[in-house]
Amino acid sequence: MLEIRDLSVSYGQHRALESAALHVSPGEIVVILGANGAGKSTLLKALCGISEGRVTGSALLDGEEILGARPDRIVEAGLSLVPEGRGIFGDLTVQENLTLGAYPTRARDDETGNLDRVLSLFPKLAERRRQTVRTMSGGEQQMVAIGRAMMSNPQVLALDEPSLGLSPLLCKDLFQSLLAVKAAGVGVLLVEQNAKQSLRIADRGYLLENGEIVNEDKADALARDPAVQRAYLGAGGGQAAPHQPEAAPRPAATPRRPSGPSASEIAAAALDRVGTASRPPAARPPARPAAEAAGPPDTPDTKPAPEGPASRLPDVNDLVARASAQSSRRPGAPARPAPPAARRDEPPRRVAPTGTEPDTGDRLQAVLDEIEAAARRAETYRSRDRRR
Ligand SMILES: Nc1ncnc2c1ncn2[C@@H]1O[C@H](COP(=O)(O)OP(=O)(O)OP(=O)(O)O)[C@@H](O)[C@H]1O
Repeated sequence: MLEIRDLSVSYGQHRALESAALHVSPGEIVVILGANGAGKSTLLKALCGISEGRVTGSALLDGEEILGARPDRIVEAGLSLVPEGRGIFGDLTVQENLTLGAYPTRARDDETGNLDRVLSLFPKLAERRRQTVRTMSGGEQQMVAIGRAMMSNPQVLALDEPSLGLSPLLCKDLFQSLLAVKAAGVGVLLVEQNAKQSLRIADRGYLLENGEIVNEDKADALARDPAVQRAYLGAGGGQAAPHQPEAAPRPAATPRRPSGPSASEIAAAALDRVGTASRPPAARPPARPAAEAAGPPDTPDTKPAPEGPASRLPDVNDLVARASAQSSRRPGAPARPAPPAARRDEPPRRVAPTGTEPDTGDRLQAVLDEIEAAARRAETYRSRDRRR
């Protein structure tokens, strides 16, 4: 059971979430509906330990306080997030992506059992186990993202706008797969703008407006509520396609950097951080080169794999190393050796999804060179202004 009480989040002076209270029981689908900027992602991020704002309140997962804990501790406690944009590794296969989800300690003891469970929950993934993820449709990729989160054996699965960018048909598949998750006894906390379909599968829902929960009810009651129909389901009583209601006027969000360090100080601090980030890790036994570790070329293979799911499980540490190598490779650039694989008993290292995070020293250095140049230009303008 997840019990959130008095959860507030501020970004500077801007209060994005105000004393939110909600709960999710095992095997229950709870949807949070709200317009753009209502605070839905803010709530999920705070819960999962990745908020950029100041977070106060309480979130108990089976009695354990998780608010303010590190994201990996929160996953260990049993809350797994499928982030907006999925965050999967396009160049890895379905099974490799799933295996990466078994990295948390709570899942390692039964990696094979979890994989069996996920593949039986999502038979489509079982058929596509060897397919490279980037060759799959958006809906299939979303299913991989959900499957991967399920590999950590969560008690509660949180999803941030999973239907974003999916066709109506794929949305239907996606929501069906959430029913499968529910049937497995997992609580689902779903942030959605697709009110029509999410209310169809949900047990209960909360309406979030301008950072405050303004209504809570059973999903069917919400779907019948005229105000909800007007705001979220179209004026025709739920027959029209869902639309985004206008957010009520709100105080302007505090600019992210209203004052503080100068541009050159920021650039210097950033360069300092890169020095740390790009420092090579302590010597470990060398991993196989990425090209060799990648195995056969990335050709889609939609045939069912002949062997059972339990056999030939890739090693999760190898995968983490390969995923890191992939995420730091420029598109089209030759494969480089993967960083050394972590040992099982080492704490998990951070892995960046493909194309989302430039974590190689040279790419960061190029960006930071630009920042430095911009800082120098800013200084020139400032001293010109001062002279005037
Ligand atoms: N890192 C941040 N710094 C400052 N303000 C932020 C930050 N993240 C979100 N906000 C502000 O907090 C408010 C809530 O944003 P949030 O992303 O939670 O909305 P949302 O309901 O998820 O919207 P959407 O459906 O468009 O994703 C917005 O006014 C947004 O501008």
